[in-house]
Order: sequence, then structure tokens, then C-alpha cells
Amino acid sequence: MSVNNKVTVGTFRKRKAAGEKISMLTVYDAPGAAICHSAGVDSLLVGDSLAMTVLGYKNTLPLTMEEALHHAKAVRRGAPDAFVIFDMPFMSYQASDEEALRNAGRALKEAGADAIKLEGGAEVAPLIAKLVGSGIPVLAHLGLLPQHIMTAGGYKLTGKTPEDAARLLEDARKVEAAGAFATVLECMPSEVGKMISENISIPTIGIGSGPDCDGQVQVLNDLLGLFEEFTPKHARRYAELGRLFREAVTAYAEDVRTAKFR
Ligand SMILES: Nc1nc(=O)c2c([nH]1)NC[C@@H]1CN(c3ccc(C(=O)N[C@@H](CCC(=O)O)C(=O)O)cc3)CN21
Ligand SMILES: CC(C)C(=O)C(=O)O
Ligand SMILES: [Mg+2]
Repeated sequence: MSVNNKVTVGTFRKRKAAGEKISMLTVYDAPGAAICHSAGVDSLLVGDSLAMTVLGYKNTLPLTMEEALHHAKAVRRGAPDAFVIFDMPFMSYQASDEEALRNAGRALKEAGADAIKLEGGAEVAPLIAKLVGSGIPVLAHLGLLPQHIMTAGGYKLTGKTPEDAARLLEDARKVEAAGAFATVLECMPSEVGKMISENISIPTIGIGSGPDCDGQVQVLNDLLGLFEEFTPKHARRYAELGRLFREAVTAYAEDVRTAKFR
């Protein structure tokens, strides 16, 4: 069988109903998208982690719409049939709903994305309803919100107290009611990931939120060992491409120096 039947928002719903897990990986360029899609990864997220993994920024805040679109277009070219989600950059959707709708529209119209993702719970539920009402599928994102590091004072695990866990469930119910087709759950205790997954009808896509989420998402560069600034605890490493990369270019430089390669 071909590895990918065409994935749609309906696929997410059906998978959860059937108890089948959903895989998602971030990807930022055409060759990466081609490999991930042909390998059978269900969905590709052009994460705003692009800022850190590829563009060399210290956090995700500086990323612009233009930069994100540039990479989303490359991802679409590399995997024309993949389900591609565009992660809305910081301040592309916060200033007004009007600006949010225009920017989300650009993701679909200009980059050919299938859906957008934005960070937040109850406070963005009315915006999610407007986007979905306009025909733009939305993936929500709850828990650790990297675009809130300045107000949070860093990257912090969420849902550690019963009150926090209850608030996360409330947020999950609000984004579900607003029409999000699924939600990311980032960095919360496994029990909270499980509790939320069991109490909403849309799939949860976990990162650092335990084995009972309806799917998992990883940052590609963490998975491949290609991000050397730091390793988040939630990252699972499947390869050491950073090491291979360094060995290869070291050998090349040495071969040129010693005139073995000429
Ligand atoms: N390479 C990369 N991987 C990611 O997962 C990622 C990015 N970049 N950039 C955007 C955000 C930032 N994320 C992060 C970054 C750091 C931690 C972190 O330092 N976590 C701590 C645990 C936090 C705590 O214990 O309070 C850790 O030790 O891993 C978590 C998520 C997730 N996203
Ligand atoms: C970690 C995922 C969910 C993300 O938002 C990103 O990579 O930007
Ligand atoms: Mg993101």
C-alpha cells in the first residue's frame, strides 16, 4: 500500500474514534518534507521552532510571517500531498482578530497549508471560532506556550497542581467547542495528558505529555540529533545526525588540506 492515504481533518477525528495514534513532525524545508511524508509521517508542522532550529534565533519570538511563509512554501513543494500545518508566528495573530484572519489566510492561499496552529486556550477560543467559521482549520496548542516565555519567565512545565490541571482541561474544552480539529498538549504530566485526552472528543497531539495522548509531535531537529543548543527533556533522539554531519565535513576539510581531495 502507499504509505500515505491523503490525510484531512476528518482523518484526525476518525483516528481518535478508532483508537489509532497520529504522528506529526516539524519540518522546515523541501527535502525534509519529502522524506517525512514518504516515510509515512501523518502530518507535517512548519513549527515556529524554525526560529531556533534553523534560523539561529534564541527563541521563537523574532520569527516573522514572511520567514515562516518562505519555509512553508518549501515544505509544500517538497511534499505536495502531505497534510501541512502552518504554526502562526508570535504577533501574527495577537494584535487583532482581523490581522489573525488575514495572516492565517496567507498560510492557506500563499503557502498551500492545510491548517494553521496557534498557541493558547480560553483567550483565543473566540478567534479559533472565527477562523474555523471562515474555513480555516485550526490546531490548538495548550500547556507550555513558547511564545509566552517573557511573561512566564522561561520554559515551564504546566499542569503540576490540581488547579493548573483543571484549568488546562477547561482550556481544552473551550478550544474544542470553538471548533479546533485537534490540540497540541506541550509539557504536562502524563496523568494530565491522559485526563484531557479522555475528556475531549478531538485528538490530543502530545509533546512531553505522556503516552496516552492521541498522537505525538516532535521537533525534527531534536529527533535527528541536529539541534545542539540544548536538548529538551521531551525530545526523543532517533539518530545522531549532528555528529555525522561534523565527522563528514571534518573529513572533507582534512582531505582538502592534505590534498587527498583534489
Ligand atoms: N529544538 C527545539 N525543540 C523544542 O521542543 C522547541 C523548540 N526548539 N523551540 C520552540 C519550543 C521551545 N520548547 C521548549 C524549550 C525548552 C524546554 C525546556 O527547557 N524544558 C525543560 C523542562 C522545563 C521544566 O522542567 O520546567 C527541560 O529540562 O527540558 C521545553 C520546551 C519547545 N519547542
Ligand atoms: C513543538 C511544536 C508543537 C511547535 O509548536 C513547534 O515546533 O513550533
Ligand atoms: Mg510552535
